[in-house]
Amino acid sequence: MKDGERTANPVPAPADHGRASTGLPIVEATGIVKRFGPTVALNGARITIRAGETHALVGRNGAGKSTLVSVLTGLQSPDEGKVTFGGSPAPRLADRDAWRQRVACVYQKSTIIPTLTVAENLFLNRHDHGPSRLISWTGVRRRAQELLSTWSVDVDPQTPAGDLNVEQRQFVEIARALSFGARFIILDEPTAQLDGAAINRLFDRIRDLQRQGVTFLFISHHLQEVYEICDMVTVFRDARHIVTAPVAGLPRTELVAAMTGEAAADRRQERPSSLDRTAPPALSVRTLGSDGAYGDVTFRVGAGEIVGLAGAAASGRTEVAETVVGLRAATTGNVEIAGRRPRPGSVPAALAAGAGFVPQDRHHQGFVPDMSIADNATLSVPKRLGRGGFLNRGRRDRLAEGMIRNLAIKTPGPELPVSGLSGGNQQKVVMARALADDPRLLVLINPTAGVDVRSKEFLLGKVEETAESGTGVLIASDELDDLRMCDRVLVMFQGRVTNEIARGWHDHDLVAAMEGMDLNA
Ligand SMILES: Nc1ncnc2c1ncn2[C@@H]1O[C@H](COP(=O)(O)OP(=O)(O)OP(=O)(O)O)[C@@H](O)[C@H]1O
Repeated sequence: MKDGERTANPVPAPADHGRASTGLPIVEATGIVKRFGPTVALNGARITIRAGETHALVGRNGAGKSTLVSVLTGLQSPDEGKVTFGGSPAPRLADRDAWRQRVACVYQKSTIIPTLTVAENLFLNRHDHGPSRLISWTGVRRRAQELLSTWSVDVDPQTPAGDLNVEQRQFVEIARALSFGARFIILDEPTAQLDGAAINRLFDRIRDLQRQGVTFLFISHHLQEVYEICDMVTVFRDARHIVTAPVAGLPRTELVAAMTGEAAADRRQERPSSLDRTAPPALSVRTLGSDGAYGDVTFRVGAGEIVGLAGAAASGRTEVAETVVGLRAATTGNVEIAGRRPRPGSVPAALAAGAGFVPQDRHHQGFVPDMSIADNATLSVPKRLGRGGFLNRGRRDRLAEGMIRNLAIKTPGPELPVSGLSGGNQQKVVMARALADDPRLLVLINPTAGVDVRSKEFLLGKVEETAESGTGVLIASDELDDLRMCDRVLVMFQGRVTNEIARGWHDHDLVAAMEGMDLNA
């Protein structure tokens, strides 16, 4: 240990007060202004979070939520305004230990080091030292075990952190935050990568911790989660505070209206099907199988039809969709796109056969962040840009400008790098690319993950339009809102298609089928 570094904190015991809010602000931010060059990310924004509550912060992409988190966690200082914890001014930015004792944020992207064990991650930089000033690994392990059991986290401290699943990783990060003394935890889209059962476990854990006196700020684009787990909600729009209200007293339509600034449109399941039975199918999948992932998968997507492929995280739905577009190869069976059999495992072959796709992880597979919108959106259509492999810039920009208009991408122009766009607009670029070559088959994997309520409506509306023009659509997702407009939904469970559900389903039926419950029992 370097001189001056702290030794390990004792594990603070959970407070023994009730679940209800004590009414005192655990954190308060007022008059917060934060500018990034010409962008005003927060414009006089405020939030008050009282001890014991689970407080939701919602708003469209770019509303200023992440910027507020960085101000509340001391990663950035506001240009104006003030943050207090329990009535006292926030620590200096450099005093990281003081911040850690007040607040922690569990991000979507892990902050733990995969090559170290859980114990090492928990007590990194604050090891026990014996008289010889050597690290006492037994001590570290013991303290880690103590900490994990204090907060009922069922993980072996000796496990390499890289082996943890998302759910375990989040629990470990929460325990680490608590071990520094923080009783206020920010969860930034914690359910984004979890399936239904894991979300329920996370919510149970949040409720337990609430009872033990922990206060949460919960950021999510899933409004049903806000209604399920939160007592208070604050809405930000265009860098400003719009409303703070008890969740129970705020109808969903009013919440959406506060987020969007307009009355909410209802997405219904009543769209007439645009399936064209006279045209050849857009996709035929026959006895597709891949060791360990899925097996015996057979289905068709007709021209103009929208078919959902639903299922929990390990159901195989994503893998099947990825096989269709050539991101992986099956071990048995075959895939036919618009009557052609592309070479298995080849994305270019699938695209050439007439597929367009929106991949699961837009950050890794969807776009090249530092490349311009124009280059990203036209990446899959070089043949339309110029002859002999030469890119015609004028044509590229015209094509890209058409896409920017068509998908209402908010940007100053096609030259902006995609990394400069908000989540919803980044996803529109990915969609623009998927549609660039007028595909016969459009495959979408979790197309609205991390996308705000209005961009979601817009993207799903585009999918409907695309189907109406005769394109077959396959949507692999566990988001009910993505699946509502499907003509039918195939449900996968443990690698097999177990149900086919026609349009007009009730949420609980689809959820039950995804959890593997027999609907006919
Ligand atoms: N480091 C930065 N540099 C420049 N602009 C930024 C920076 N961070 C945020 N912004 C801009 O500030 C505004 C608010 O962004 P912020 O990330 O806080 O929104 P958000 O509500 O968290 O959105 P999302 O739901 O997409 O995560 C956006 O216009 C964003 O582009």
